[in-house]
Amino acid sequence: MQKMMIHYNDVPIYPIVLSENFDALGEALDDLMIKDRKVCIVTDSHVADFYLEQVEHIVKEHCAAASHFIFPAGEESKTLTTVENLYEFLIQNKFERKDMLVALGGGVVGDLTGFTAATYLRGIRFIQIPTSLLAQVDSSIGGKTGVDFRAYKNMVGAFHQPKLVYSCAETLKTLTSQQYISGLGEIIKHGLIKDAAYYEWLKAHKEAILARDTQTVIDMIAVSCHIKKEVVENDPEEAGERALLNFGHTLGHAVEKLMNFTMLHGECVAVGMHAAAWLSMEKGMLTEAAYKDITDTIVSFGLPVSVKGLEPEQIVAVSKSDKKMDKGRVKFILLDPEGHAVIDRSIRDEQLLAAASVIVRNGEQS
Ligand SMILES: NC(=O)c1ccc[n+]([C@@H]2O[C@H](COP(=O)([O-])OP(=O)(O)OC[C@H]3O[C@@H](n4cnc5c(N)ncnc54)[C@H](O)[C@@H]3O)[C@@H](O)[C@H]2O)c1
Ligand SMILES: O=C(O)C(=O)C[C@@H](O)[C@H](O)[C@H](O)COP(=O)(O)O
Ligand SMILES: [Zn+2]
Repeated sequence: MQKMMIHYNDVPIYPIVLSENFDALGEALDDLMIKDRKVCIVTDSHVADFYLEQVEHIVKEHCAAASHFIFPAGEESKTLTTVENLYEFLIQNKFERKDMLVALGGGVVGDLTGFTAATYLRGIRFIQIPTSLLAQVDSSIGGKTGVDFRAYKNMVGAFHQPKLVYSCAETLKTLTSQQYISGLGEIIKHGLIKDAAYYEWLKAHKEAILARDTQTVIDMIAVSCHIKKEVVENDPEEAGERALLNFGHTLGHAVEKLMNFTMLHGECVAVGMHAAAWLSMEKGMLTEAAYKDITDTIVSFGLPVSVKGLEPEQIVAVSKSDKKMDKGRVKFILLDPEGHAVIDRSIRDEQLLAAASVIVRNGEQS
């Protein structure tokens, strides 16, 4: 078991526990003093089948009463409607301000549960038990919570920090290959934005990573959590540096929305990272060899670098309706060079369109 602590202004805020199983969950719950409190486990229809019984059994032994709320799996559920249904459940079951929510699942469960916790009764406690690779290395850490609103990704949300992040590596074994690989999109992002040596390590350990070798996966999760932890500690509410975690997301979020969530988040981030790497090369920050290495690496991990059936103009239009605009300009994250990301506010519309054109595939081209 490994444990790291998130600090804000040198004050310890919450632990991130990386464990192979759920054996230490009870002890971690005891630290939250919930013996006389109600807990609601929020999860989705897939994760419930695998882990709800086991987790609810543990939670029940460490609080006054445990209940659960299950919603249909998938990004389509990350809406205010699901949040309203959860509010209703909490009201019907008389949840009070000192009671607690548990987000058991992937990034969708974590974002939605965190947002409900941030707003129900003006804010109650919640913890994250991330079960997807993406959630264990990225979404469970840092307190970004929210839902999609109409045509806009993550448009409604709040910063609300969990009281605990408890990752159980064993849960990754039941992830589909596509979901596991989607998580690798954010992991490659971590290397590219902050740590060139980690990026090289990922390439060198590709076979073991894809085979989900337990120790390799645990080591990888620990490094990625560490990178995310450092960024969010320095800039909890994205006043500056935290925007670097948005590498690949400016166009990636637009693709995700335009593809109606038929592509996974990490896949769209991979496509967006391709566009951003190309733009970095165009701006002279990345060599052509480095750009090619990045696209080859993304592909070698089984992730896409392009999409079919979209027009570059659509991608640009949707990315400009994202919340990351700053005085009418897109806040774009570039590599200067690989392993070091920068924020660029000078990208012109024609450059954005050229970058979007690079990721649009026509005919048989891959
Ligand atoms: N808040 C943040 O900082 C942050 C960071 C990155 C991504 N996100 C958000 O996270 C979401 C993507 O997260 P995700 O990829 O985890 O998606 P997800 O929550 O939809 O989970 C992916 C799928 O895997 C299933 N699943 C999860 N754990 C499983 C397990 N152990 N075994 C079997 N099936 C399992 C889920 O039921 C779902 O069908 C997006 O909405 C994205 O915007 C948020
Ligand atoms: O934690 C962050 O900050 C991130 O940007 C992590 C991203 O991987 C994540 O997808 C996040 O939800 C995107 O944030 P958004 O503010 O662009 O919606
Ligand atoms: Zn992301």
